[in-house]
Amino acid sequence: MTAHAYALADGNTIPAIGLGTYGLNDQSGVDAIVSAIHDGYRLIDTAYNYGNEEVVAEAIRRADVDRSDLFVTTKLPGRHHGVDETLASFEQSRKRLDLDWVDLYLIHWPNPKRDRYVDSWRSMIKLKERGVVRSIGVSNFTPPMLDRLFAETGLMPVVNQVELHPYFPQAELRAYHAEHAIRTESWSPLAKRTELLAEPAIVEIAERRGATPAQVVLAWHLALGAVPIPKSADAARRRENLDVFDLELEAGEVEAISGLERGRLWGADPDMHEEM
Ligand SMILES: NC(=O)C1=CN([C@@H]2O[C@H](COP(=O)(O)OP(=O)(O)OC[C@H]3O[C@@H](n4cnc5c(N)ncnc54)[C@H](OP(=O)(O)O)[C@@H]3O)[C@@H](O)[C@H]2O)C=CC1
Ligand SMILES: O=C(O)C(=O)[C@@H](O)[C@H](O)C(=O)CO
Repeated sequence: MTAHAYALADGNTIPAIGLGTYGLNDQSGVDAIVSAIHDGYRLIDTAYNYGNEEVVAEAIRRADVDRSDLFVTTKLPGRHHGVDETLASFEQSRKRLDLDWVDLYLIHWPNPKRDRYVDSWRSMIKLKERGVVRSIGVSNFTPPMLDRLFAETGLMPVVNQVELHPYFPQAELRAYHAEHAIRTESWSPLAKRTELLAEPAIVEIAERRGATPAQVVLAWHLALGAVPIPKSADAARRRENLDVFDLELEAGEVEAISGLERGRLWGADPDMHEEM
């Protein structure tokens, strides 16, 4: 059986799969996240920019599970890059989340033209030292950006959350992560339910294994050692997405799925895309 959690380089533990929450808002969002937690999701992925940190907070209160059993991630928006701005932004996120600590805090996008992500990283190191953040990482960073963080601060992120799905398997970036003890987290792991789930290569494996196409794609992420964070507003699909640990793909199946590579879903090249 595939591991249900991984050790991070800083000694903390991250669940092997999580719940994406982009678009889970209002009361229906609260209900969805509560039911996800009751069904066994432990990693909840939000961001300042999703505008739903209070929705996540309400769901955590209502789910009534031990706080230390949950792994809550939020992210610093581009417009708050900078030493003081990062500390202030984090405090707003923490208050909205109504938490004593956040398990994983990520720089959402590097915004290289602004060039202030190293300042933010220094503040994130301070937040970790203060204990209000357990693990610090980044999202959408390239190897040269990661090298720079390490060269200027002496500390590597323990997670890089990046676009990753069978259309964009990111082999080179994952190899870099493996060399530097960075855990890969996969955003849009189902490629936002485009035609991916109807790809013959995936449907064929699903039929042979008695699984759904989404389960096959999520098992592929697990086989790569990446942490997928699928989002679903539907309870049955959320349960389906969590029920993947018994589906261990063979090397040939992993290879066939990786063979669907064709590129990014949209223009989210971190060297070019600036998101505030
Ligand atoms: N760091 C970053 O820059 C980014 C981070 N993210 C994070 O990643 C998360 C996931 O990415 P997201 O873009 O939402 O895309 P996903 O790849 O998770 O796809 C979500 C879509 O797939 C559908 N879906 C979910 N499960 C199934 C299933 N079992 N069968 C069929 N369809 C299914 C959902 O529909 P339905 O809801 O109707 O089930 C929804 O339309 C986000 O919510 C966010 O937390 C996303 C983008 C960028
Ligand atoms: O969802 C996120 O975390 C983002 O960073 C957004 O860029 C998101 O992918 C989006 O808005 C896509 O249109």
